[in-house]
Amino acid sequence: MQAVLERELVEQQWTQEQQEVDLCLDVTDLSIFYGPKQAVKNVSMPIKRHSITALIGPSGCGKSTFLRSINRMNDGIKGFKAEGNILYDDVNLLDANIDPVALRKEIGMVFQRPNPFPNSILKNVTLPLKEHGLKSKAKREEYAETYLKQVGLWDEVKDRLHESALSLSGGQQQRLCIARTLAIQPSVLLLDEPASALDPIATAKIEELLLKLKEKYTIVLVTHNLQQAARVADDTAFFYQGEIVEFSDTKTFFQSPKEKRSEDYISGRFG
Ligand SMILES: Nc1ncnc2c1ncn2[C@@H]1O[C@H](COP(=O)(O)OP(=O)(O)OP(=O)(O)O)[C@@H](O)[C@H]1O
Repeated sequence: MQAVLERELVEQQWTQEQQEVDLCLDVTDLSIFYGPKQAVKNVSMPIKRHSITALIGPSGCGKSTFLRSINRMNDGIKGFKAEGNILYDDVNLLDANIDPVALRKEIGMVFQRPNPFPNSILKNVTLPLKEHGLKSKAKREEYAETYLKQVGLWDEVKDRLHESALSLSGGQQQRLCIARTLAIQPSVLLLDEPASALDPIATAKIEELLLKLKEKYTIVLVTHNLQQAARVADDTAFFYQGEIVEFSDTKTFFQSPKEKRSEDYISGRFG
């Protein structure tokens, strides 16, 4: 009897703790298929608001597929099918009536290779503002300055705003792409290996930026760089063959993983 009561108490406390966590995205039972191939298998993941969640795991384990399903970037792929729930403010983002264009304003994405528009540095940030209905040019330029400052690029580019964005270094281009994404005022940022094409100094700047941005945004980050996950993420999810092997706070994951496969992956024994 005593044991039953104790177990009930523990369960109650656990439920209370779960309820107290402020979730931005609550993924439950997500399965994703490309035709007959199942790339993501019954994945559940609570993604906390104003936190960085890192998705790690060997190549082909489903990290990008999972990430891209959050803002419905995979929708156009032939044979693609997603089942389960991705709750965002109690709305299932997988519902057929969700408008993917409106969704992508709320949940922005930055890709592996910096891909600025072949326009001026300034226009890379003012164009999305214009597309989203900001009519005043002066206001657009004012906002552009704010976003360029947010990504720590303003001082580096303020005297060359009308030069081509392609004249910037890779790291600067990637921070410009982040500024461009911020300009559409999302709440969530999805980043698919944003620093994998950058040198260590540019990578450090991106990591510093992510730590600053999480005060305002919720960040989900795919990375192959385990040290990067350990440095910046609050929570870490380890994917393997479409499943989540382990999800926990980053410190616990790297210092005392519960699963043998996590331990092997962290210590470089596979993947
Ligand atoms: N467009 C597609 N059509 C068919 N299969 C796909 C498609 N994109 C991905 N896949 C398959 O889905 C599985 C998961 O791929 P995904 O790109 O999500 O893995 P990943 O963990 O992000 O890999 P990487 O680290 O190499 O980017 C893989 O087996 C891959 O071959």
